[in-house]
Amino acid sequence: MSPRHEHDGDEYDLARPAIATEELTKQYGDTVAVSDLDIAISQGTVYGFLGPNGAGKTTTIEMLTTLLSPTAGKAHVMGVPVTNRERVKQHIGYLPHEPPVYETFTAREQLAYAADIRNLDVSTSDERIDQLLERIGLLDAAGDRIATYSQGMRRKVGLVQALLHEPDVAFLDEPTSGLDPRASRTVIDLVTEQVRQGTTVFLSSHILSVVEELADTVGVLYEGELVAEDSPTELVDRTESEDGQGTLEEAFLEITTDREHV
Ligand SMILES: Nc1ncnc2c1ncn2[C@@H]1O[C@H](COP(=O)(O)OP(=O)(O)OP(=O)(O)O)[C@@H](O)[C@H]1O
Repeated sequence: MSPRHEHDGDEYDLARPAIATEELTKQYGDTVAVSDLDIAISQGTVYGFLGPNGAGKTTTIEMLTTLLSPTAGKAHVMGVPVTNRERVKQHIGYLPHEPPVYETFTAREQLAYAADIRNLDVSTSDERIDQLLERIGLLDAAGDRIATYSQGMRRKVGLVQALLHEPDVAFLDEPTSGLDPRASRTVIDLVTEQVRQGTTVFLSSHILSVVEELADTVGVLYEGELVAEDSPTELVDRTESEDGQGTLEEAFLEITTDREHV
């Protein structure tokens, strides 16, 4: 029998994918934003989701996080269909493009509020909030109002909010955008640590060096279709490079340029 994972009463077979979609499709009027998407992401791995602007990444994430209803097809997160919003929400954390924070709250108030919504135990969550704030270099500013924060500081609060409850699956949209190199490194290390502890990460980013470092598998979306999916190494190896030292950026450019000429 394969091992099982338990979370808020949902028992889950560890051999099953954390995220699985079948012909997942979203149409806005005549625009097909996501078309027949089939993905299966193993638990405890990082899936790098790439694509040019307008490829359909945010639409996909919003369907997987239950914020948007698919037009057709199916999607499951930790075995729960995305049509079951309340149960999916128990398994996930989400850092969207614009982190949902209250300007008038301090970071500590915002995170305590997020912990309360999640019904986390106050004493353990206060401790975890402080640990994460320290880790991410925000402890000194934790008592200041978010209205006074820079974009990078808001991103950090959003990231802590997404990881606070140790979700089974974390959807991270540009977790390092706007962060200085040291802060980016801290975020990469924090994400790596969460994955080691079993979290599955769905990572969408245009910062390809970060994706290359973190992702076990990379999927490239182009005009709503998954046009490539492989490990970063395999994708890079496929790219012709004169010096034989390809990068994920080169691979991405080649994959998406090829498409423009099809
Ligand atoms: N609410 C909406 N109504 C109509 N069309 C939309 C809506 N949201 C997105 N679209 C369209 O769906 C397509 C996919 O958009 P989406 O935001 O998912 O792309 P993306 O890959 O996240 O882009 P980016 O990298 O720029 O954030 C685009 O053609 C976009 O114009």
